[in-house]
Amino acid sequence: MSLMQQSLVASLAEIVGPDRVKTDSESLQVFGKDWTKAHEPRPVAVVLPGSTEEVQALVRFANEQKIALVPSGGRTGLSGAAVAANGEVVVAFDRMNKILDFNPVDRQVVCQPGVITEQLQQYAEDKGLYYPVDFASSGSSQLGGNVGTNAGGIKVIRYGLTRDWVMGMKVVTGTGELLDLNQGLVKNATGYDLRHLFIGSEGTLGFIVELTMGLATQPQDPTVLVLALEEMEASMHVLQAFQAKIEVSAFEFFSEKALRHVIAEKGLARPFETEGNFYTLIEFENTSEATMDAAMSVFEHCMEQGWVLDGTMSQNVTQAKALWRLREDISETISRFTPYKNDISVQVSKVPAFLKEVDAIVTSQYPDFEIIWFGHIGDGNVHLNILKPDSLAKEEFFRQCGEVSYDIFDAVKSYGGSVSAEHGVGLLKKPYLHYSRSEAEIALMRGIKSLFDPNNIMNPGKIFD
Ligand SMILES: O=C(O)CC[C@@H](O)C(=O)O
Ligand SMILES: [Zn+2]
Repeated sequence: MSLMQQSLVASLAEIVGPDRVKTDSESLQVFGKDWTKAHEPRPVAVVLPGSTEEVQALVRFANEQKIALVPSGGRTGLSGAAVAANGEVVVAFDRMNKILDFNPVDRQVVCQPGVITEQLQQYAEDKGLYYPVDFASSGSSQLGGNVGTNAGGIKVIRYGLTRDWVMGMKVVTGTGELLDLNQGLVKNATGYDLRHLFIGSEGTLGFIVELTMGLATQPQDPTVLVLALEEMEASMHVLQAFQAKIEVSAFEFFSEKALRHVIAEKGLARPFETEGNFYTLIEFENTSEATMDAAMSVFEHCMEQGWVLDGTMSQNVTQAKALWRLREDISETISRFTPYKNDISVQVSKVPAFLKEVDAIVTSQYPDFEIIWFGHIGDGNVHLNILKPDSLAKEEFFRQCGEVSYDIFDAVKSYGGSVSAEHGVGLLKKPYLHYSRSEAEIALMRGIKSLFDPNNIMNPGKIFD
């Protein structure tokens, strides 16, 4: 360790305590990255503050010394927003993981940012309520990170995004100032809602140090249908048919290729014998006999129309969970292929035409790569993963995929879509931000950042340079 590093570590230790500064190579590796595989982690140190005051002191110190700070939660991000690849100090919230307060009248829970998503879900359940934002990484993702990327997941069609559940927020800005935003209010018409600027800001404006999250009523008997389709486009007819008759709480899709990987890797059973090219997974609440009858008659209608080849419906919670795994386990299953990820969205009505166009681009441009489609098709959000062949070096694979991204994002732009629906921009989508945001918007975003973080110490180089 150089003398400069030694003095930095000593100063950090004065703020958070010597045991809470880590410089061993394993910690630097673990805390310096998220689930993206494109960047080599290279932080100078990792600190684990235990209080808001310590976070403020860290920010003040970083301003004095012009040191870059990278906020780190559960590190399950998929765009590199929590990657520290340039000698930054990682500020990890693992110790600030307490649920501080609950109010049954307001149906709100006050949480520290390091609370794990599943911890909040379980807490809500114990109180007879429900935290509805859910995704495969909920067992390790932290609320601070979820808010930083405005995480979406599998229930957005019914319950919205993380943004919709943030009722209040305390933040330490890039200058070390503590702001108490919206204080759990349902109605608050007092000018700009700064809370919403922090949601999705990927740690570029400051640190979230406390969150007040809203809770919902528990769902009744969530029931899952998995349907096989020949054509991806048919899923939109199916969506419309179901939404006309019942309220769906999830509408997901995945390809036969994705299903094969999951079944093989996780040792799961096929949902039924018939093979489709694509599958939709629909969830609804079985609130009454009438709802169940409606679901069955829509299913029959879809079969008659030829949109659906076959299907199955869960009869109990265990079956529902087993069907969910076919969709939820895809991302983890394909991670060993070093996938190149796209997380793109368009308005739901434009999905069929958009998918056709993008599918034509990738099948012609990636003749030798395996292409895996899945995602939250009911939200207009699809995940397009390109799998790396064993024989190709990672750098070359990412380079080739990066080239084709320009064509994919031209299509995204022409449909008025987004180059990142729910994973964020981070480092991975930074070169493509202008496909979804205008020069004027990006200039305003830069201006906002410089107000909150004039010395550019907060996660520099993420979202834009
Ligand atoms: O790995 C992906 O591309 C998507 C991960 C996640 O957003 C999902 O929907 O499973
Ligand atoms: Zn997703």
